[in-house]
Amino acid sequence: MGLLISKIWSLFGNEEHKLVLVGLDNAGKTTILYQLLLGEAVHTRPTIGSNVEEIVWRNLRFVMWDLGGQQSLRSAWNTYYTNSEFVIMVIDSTDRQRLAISREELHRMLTHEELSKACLLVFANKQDVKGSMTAAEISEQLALTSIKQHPWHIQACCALTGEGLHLGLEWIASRIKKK
Ligand SMILES: Nc1nc2c(ncn2[C@@H]2O[C@H](COP(=O)(O)OP(=O)(O)OP(=O)(O)O)[C@@H](O)[C@H]2O)c(=O)[nH]1
Ligand SMILES: [Mg+2]
Repeated sequence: MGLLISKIWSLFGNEEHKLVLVGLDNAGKTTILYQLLLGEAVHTRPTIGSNVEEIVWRNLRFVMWDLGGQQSLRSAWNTYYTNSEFVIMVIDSTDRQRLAISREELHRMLTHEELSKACLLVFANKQDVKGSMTAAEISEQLALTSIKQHPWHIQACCALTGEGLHLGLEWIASRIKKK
């Protein structure tokens, strides 16, 4: 009965889904959050702590937490994991040098107990920059195929124009439907 009620509830779009946006500093997390919320690229400053916004898309309600990515802030990411259904890792596709750090952070966070049921979406951001890495290249460098415990998907995007962001949300919606 409880399950039925929660299904009906979700049909009316009243169910909230918690998402956390993570990734190294300068990846474009805050730009993505506000592009999704406002439909435009805002000027950002490095996030200290977090931003949180409610994003309604189709009949889904997302509570999106955008976390600061600077090295000193990453140890606090785990304080946001409780009840997170989705982890969105944002990669700066121009930042070849630091992709190994992203890989380490990603695989470490996925071992966290509170994320054991979370799905992973990787945004390969800044695709507008010439010479940026492709989603396939990033997927390989991040060793995404080695992730067996979490459904995952990688999506190329450009947060400045919003291109690709809704395709990422489509994947998230498809995972929610499967639940
Ligand atoms: N060319 C280009 N620049 C982008 C894109 N997305 C974000 N940026 C720029 O990248 C810089 C950092 O963006 P933020 O959104 O502040 O990055 P962040 O991941 O929130 O960084 P922290 O808050 O420090 O963790 C800004 O100058 C953005 O305008 C993109 O798709 N293409
Ligand atoms: Mg930020």
